[in-house]
Amino acid sequence: MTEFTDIPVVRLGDRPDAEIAADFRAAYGTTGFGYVTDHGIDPDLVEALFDASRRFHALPLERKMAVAVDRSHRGYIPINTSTDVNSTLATVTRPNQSASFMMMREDAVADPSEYLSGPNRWPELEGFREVLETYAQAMGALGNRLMRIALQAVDITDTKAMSAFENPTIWLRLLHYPPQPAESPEDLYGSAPHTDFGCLTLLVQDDVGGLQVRTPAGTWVDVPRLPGSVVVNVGDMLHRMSNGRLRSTPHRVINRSGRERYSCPFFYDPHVNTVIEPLPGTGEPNFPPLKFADFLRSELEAAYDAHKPASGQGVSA
Ligand SMILES: O=C(O)CCC(=O)C(=O)O
Ligand SMILES: [Fe+2]
Repeated sequence: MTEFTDIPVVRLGDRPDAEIAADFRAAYGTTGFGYVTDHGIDPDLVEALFDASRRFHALPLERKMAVAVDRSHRGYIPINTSTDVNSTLATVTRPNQSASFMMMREDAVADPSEYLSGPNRWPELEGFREVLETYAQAMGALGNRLMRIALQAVDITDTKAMSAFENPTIWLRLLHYPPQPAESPEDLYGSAPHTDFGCLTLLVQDDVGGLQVRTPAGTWVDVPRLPGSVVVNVGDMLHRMSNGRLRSTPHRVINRSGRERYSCPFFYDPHVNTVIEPLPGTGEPNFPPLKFADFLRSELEAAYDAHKPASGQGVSA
């Protein structure tokens, strides 16, 4: 497999789609990670999002626990409550050293026929909900544009595939990584080595550093903040849909900077009832069909205390 040395940059702007798709193919067929620039997201909105995240994480624990994550995966996920035991990339025994707030699609009520549907769990924090909703709206539009480009990058012109994104699964996660002691065990991670399980991840991060991606040869390469850019990577479902042509690259976070680290990934995924399979036109299928909801359930139940079948922990009314 091709080795990579640098993290590529894909510029959007108003360039023709075909040109962008060619750059996308070059970046995501090899590295699977890239910086997307000229994407049109207002830098003040990104700043407001980080401000909202810092204000939320600074709240007393009981105010955060008042919106503890529920079975629909919305709310506060405290530190030491998720462990990537399904990881095939490392033997992971210690929980991730991060806390986060998770927002998903705002559904008025939970629909039992739709895994993970439900309303968000909003903290009492002035302006918080408005900023997150505005940001999620903007990133949803960017995710949709990038998804179309991704399909074009693997020569899929049939627009049917985009119907799975008419009512997408979106996740906006406000992550806080406390500094890890310099002498902490080697297998203690802010985020253990993993691949993302959906289609596209669009991440903004502060300048603390700590995100790394794994090259095909197995070395870890830093992905520092490139001001004004969004780090975009391909997840396991887009890897499958592209029949393996777009890469879902392992990554991890280790925060030994001595500083607090904040990052905000936005995950842009198909509707949970979508059957994921290599799209027509991508050749002899290398993957069997898989219902996204089934895959998500097994991933969440394995990794998160709040989703363990018998625990009932964090269940809201
Ligand atoms: O915090 C980061 O930079 C990466 C987070 C991440 O990989 C994830 O949430 O899937
Ligand atoms: Fe990730």
